[in-house]
Amino acid sequence: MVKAVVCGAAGGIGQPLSLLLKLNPIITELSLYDVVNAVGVAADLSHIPTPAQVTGFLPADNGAEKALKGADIVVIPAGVPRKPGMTRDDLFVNAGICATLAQAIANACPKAFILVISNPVNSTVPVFAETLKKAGVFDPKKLLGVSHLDIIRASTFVASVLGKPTEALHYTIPVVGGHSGATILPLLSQAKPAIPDILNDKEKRDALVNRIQFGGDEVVKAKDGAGSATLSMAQAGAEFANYVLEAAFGGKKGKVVQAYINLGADAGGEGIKKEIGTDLDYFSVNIELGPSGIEKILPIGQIDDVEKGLLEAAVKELGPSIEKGNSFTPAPPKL
Ligand SMILES: NC(=O)C1=CN([C@@H]2O[C@H](COP(=O)(O)OP(=O)(O)OC[C@H]3O[C@@H](n4cnc5c(N)ncnc54)[C@H](O)[C@@H]3O)[C@@H](O)[C@H]2O)C=CC1
Ligand SMILES: O=C([O-])CC(=O)C(=O)O
Repeated sequence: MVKAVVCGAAGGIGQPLSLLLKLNPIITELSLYDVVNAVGVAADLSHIPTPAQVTGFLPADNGAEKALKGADIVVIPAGVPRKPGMTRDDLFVNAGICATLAQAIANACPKAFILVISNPVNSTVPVFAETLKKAGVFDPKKLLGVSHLDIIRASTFVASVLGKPTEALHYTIPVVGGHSGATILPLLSQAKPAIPDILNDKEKRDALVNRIQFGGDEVVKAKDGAGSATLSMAQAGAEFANYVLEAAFGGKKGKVVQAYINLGADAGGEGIKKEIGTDLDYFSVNIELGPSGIEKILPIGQIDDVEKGLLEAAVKELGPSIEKGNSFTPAPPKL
């Protein structure tokens, strides 16, 4: 029996993500939580003949904790998206929602895998960690900031530049760092198969890096006030959740992905910090998934001079975002 919960399930990402999780045969129970319409979305999905039993919950009568009770995995796309002209940092208003949900998780399912989609991921993951630490239930191996959309974008964009089919992750390109602009560091020199035609063409390479770093802005602009990426994010979130589920409950070994994680001493991230030459406590890095979440944190490996420059820029921009999340204090509840 595997229980998954989506928090923010009635939103632009939440609905298609919930659909994709409903289609995942590993999941036997799917709870949908939102401040609006979660019951309706659940009723709709419940007519699809797959194993997951779907139930919707609203905030009344402690609905969040009821939804979360006994969850094995919680996926969180709750909170406002960007409009044109905004940076992800402008979405720090979502910190309060994240702290509230983290507290509910601490109360109802402290051992669940927590997949954070809500932006700004560079800050909301620290907000989750700090709230879970205060509640005494923080397990760095189970808290995963979802940067997987950057990975699927990198693969798709490389294939399209090279005129190759954009079939499922044909190009494997690790993307490390964070999840916004210059903090997104695609390691094109590590692409598999290798892409010498791009690496040896500065103009092509710069354009490609820029498109991967600002892929989110491309969608925000095209939607013109109607939000940001939802469908591609739902696909990325469901695929990433499936990797976690297969490693935890499907006996799948050795899956390596990137996710934005805590690198504190308890997480075993000291080696990476030395490799990057920084004391940042969060970074998106290569991880091997296993039954308890992050089985191993793997080295970033060899990068070229262009990537060394991008790494420096990423580290510089990430620091203040992490600090902002670390020092967030939720407003006291209204009496
Ligand atoms: N990590 C990533 O790569 C990406 C992250 N995002 C982020 O995901 C978030 C959601 O985006 P969309 O689905 O487009 O927004 P949306 O506005 O369509 O949906 C958000 C949902 O969250 C719900 N919500 C608000 N407060 C809540 C609470 N306290 N508890 C539970 N649910 C609550 C809303 O009712 C709404 O249904 C945004 O912050 C966006 O920036 C978006 C794309 C990619
Ligand atoms: O750009 C945004 O605001 C949403 C997002 O994180 C992405 O699409 O990568």
